[in-house]
Amino acid sequence: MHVTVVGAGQMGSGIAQVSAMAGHDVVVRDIDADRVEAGIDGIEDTLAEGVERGKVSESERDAALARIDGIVDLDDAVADADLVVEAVPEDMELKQDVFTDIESAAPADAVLGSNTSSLPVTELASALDDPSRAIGLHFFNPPHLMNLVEVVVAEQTSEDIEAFATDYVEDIGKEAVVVRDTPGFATSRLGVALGLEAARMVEEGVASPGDIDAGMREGYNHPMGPLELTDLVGLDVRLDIAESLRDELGERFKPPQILKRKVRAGDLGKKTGTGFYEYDENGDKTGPADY
Ligand SMILES: NC(=O)c1ccc[n+]([C@@H]2O[C@H](COP(=O)([O-])OP(=O)(O)OC[C@H]3O[C@@H](n4cnc5c(N)ncnc54)[C@H](O)[C@@H]3O)[C@@H](O)[C@H]2O)c1
Repeated sequence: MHVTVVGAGQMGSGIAQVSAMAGHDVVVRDIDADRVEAGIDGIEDTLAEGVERGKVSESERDAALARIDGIVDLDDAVADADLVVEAVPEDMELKQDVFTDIESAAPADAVLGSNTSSLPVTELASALDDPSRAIGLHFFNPPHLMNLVEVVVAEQTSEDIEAFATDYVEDIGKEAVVVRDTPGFATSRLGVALGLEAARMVEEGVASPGDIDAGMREGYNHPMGPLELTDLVGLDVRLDIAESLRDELGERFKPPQILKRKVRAGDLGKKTGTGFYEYDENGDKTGPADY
């Protein structure tokens, strides 16, 4: 199958890599040659690490790289595509423009996937002449390590396209969960709910962040506690999602004061060195932060 990925950033290059590793012919497209090259360089680096760690053989790496082509011209990039996945920045207007440009250049039966993590796929699809060919393919970061892809079914998505998308996800060795297009899909909605409640518990003095996280790790077998995860994702990112889920789904997603206060203070988690925990310059946790 021919897969074109539009947007060769963090996610797009990863989606290109996992598609090529599964044997598909892949084209990577971005707005200029430097960005296309940077995306392909990133794939080379990740595959080199895979070889070093013994996860990928040299011949698998070489075969995957040989299947990836970088093309800047959109018409050429999508000319043979069976599936186009857009992974451009999270902006509805931009994504709708990109989707309509792809629709007019790609074969009429090409499936149009979006890697949006939060925008309504139904609204994105509504820009198309044939919205039934659109579907959300929500990969997780980094795509080569994360097993899950949420297949987000828009109001207009046809059953054939849904079946095509789940087959593609399984074919690249990942687990598909099929989700109706609703705010936060399945994963963000549940993940954010847990993170917000954990933050409220810190605020109410129920337990320390360390004990709340240990409770979920040791008692529920979560690989990471909800506050550690909030620090990793970024408190600002979590606050934005909580506010948009509150608008859509109601007061149960009301962000706690502690989250707002920390974001206002610039304590955004691991990336700034302070969130619910403190981190050293290597990003290693050094202890709890003030709260
Ligand atoms: N980063 C994450 O953890 C993550 C996880 C899941 C989903 N997502 C979603 O994936 C999408 C991309 O995120 P990212 O983190 O890879 O962003 P990124 O900024 O790393 O990459 C975006 C790329 O799109 C390119 N681009 C912009 N306009 C373009 C156009 N018109 N045509 C082609 N390329 C264009 C940019 O040059 C850039 O290389 C977003 O919708 C985001 O919400 C991100």
